[in-house]
Amino acid sequence: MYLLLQHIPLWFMSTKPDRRMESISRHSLFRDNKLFSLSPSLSHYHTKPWTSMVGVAAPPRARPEKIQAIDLPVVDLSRRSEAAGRIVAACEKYGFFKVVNHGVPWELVASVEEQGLMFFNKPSADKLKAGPANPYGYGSKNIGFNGDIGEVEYLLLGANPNLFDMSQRAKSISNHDPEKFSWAMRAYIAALRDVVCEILELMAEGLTMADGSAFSRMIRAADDDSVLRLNYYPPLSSPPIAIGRDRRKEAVGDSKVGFGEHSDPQILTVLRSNDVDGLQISLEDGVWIPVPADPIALWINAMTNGRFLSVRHRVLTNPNKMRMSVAYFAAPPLHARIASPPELVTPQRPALYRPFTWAEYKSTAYSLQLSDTRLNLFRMA
Ligand SMILES: C=C1C[C@]23C[C@@]1(O)CC[C@H]2[C@@]12CC[C@H](O)[C@@](C)(C(=O)O1)[C@H]2[C@@H]3C(=O)O
Ligand SMILES: O=C(O)CCC(=O)C(=O)O
Ligand SMILES: [Fe+2]
Repeated sequence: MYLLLQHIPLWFMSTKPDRRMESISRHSLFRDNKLFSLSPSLSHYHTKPWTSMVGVAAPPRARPEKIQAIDLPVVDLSRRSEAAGRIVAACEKYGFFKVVNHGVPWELVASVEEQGLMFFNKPSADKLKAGPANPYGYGSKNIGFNGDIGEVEYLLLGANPNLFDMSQRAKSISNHDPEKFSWAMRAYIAALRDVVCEILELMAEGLTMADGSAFSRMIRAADDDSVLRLNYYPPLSSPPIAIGRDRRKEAVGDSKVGFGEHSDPQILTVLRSNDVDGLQISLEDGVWIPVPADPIALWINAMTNGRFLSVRHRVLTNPNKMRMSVAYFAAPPLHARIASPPELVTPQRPALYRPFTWAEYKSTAYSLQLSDTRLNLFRMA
């Protein structure tokens, strides 16, 4: 299993400029670094077409795109003495890493996969009974509320049992055995929350923070706003269609874009998939790094006040095989105040972003498109 700890631009703001800010792409006039990503979270780009900003037509040229294979960092949670240092190093370099020996029982992982597949294999009319995703429920092709489209079906579920009634929701998801569905999801969420908190505590340790539970406490709060997402990418049923310059739905080689380029807004994302590739991260504009599928690992992506990178990612569909992923997005309570930890703010490295609440940041994220940047909107003058 891979833990994909995605970025939550919450806590650490660093003054280190994001490499991506230095390049101006066809689609983005500027990009900012993630505030707080610890791991391979996604970065934020400002992606309004430059034509809309300068009022002239862009020359019709293809977006240069390179695929580059690299060895991504691996953190072995059973080797505690080195885990904190490895997490910080991975977050500083990539904002993304793989976690092995995470302790989530395989039976639990298999049961979530089985329940997910049972749902996605149902006839379309049955699946629609679990929708729309507003914000929770079943969605197909439409991602979010602002016109993003991908070759993906998904289930969005609340991960806080105090705020989301999984048993009730399961009745519209599984006509076969709703109790089995809700048990599997609840148990998996509980296990992943423990992994997330362990990683956040190791991060705090690696950053030599005085309060080692400063991050994990937000996720353990009774009113945390975490989310579980099941994504299903069907194999290609028709040849990929390149849709002009509309990057919200485009074809790449023999694949279609399942989930377009974006960064996750939460503190940390933990991602596990079946053994079908498709996930890619971007560390540099136009360069995509494939993340090899590993069903027994977890991928993590997270963020901090600019000290750690926030990884942008996307998913391409596999022409022949279906991919299914399960992402746990660890988020604080809506009222939680997000600010740089004092340890990370110095005269040499002042806070880059003004403090904000998770509610404020989340509603900004949800008012934008998938690939839009958000963090610049919170930047100090
Ligand atoms: C286009 C969007 C979909 C998204 C909300 C947003 O406006 C921008 C962030 C997107 C994202 C990415 C990570 C998670 O999958 C997600 C649930 C989230 O919290 O932010 C999705 C949102 C979504 O699919 O509704
Ligand atoms: O399906 C995947 O592998 C990644 C999905 C993702 O990025 C997301 O749900 O935010
Ligand atoms: Fe994501």
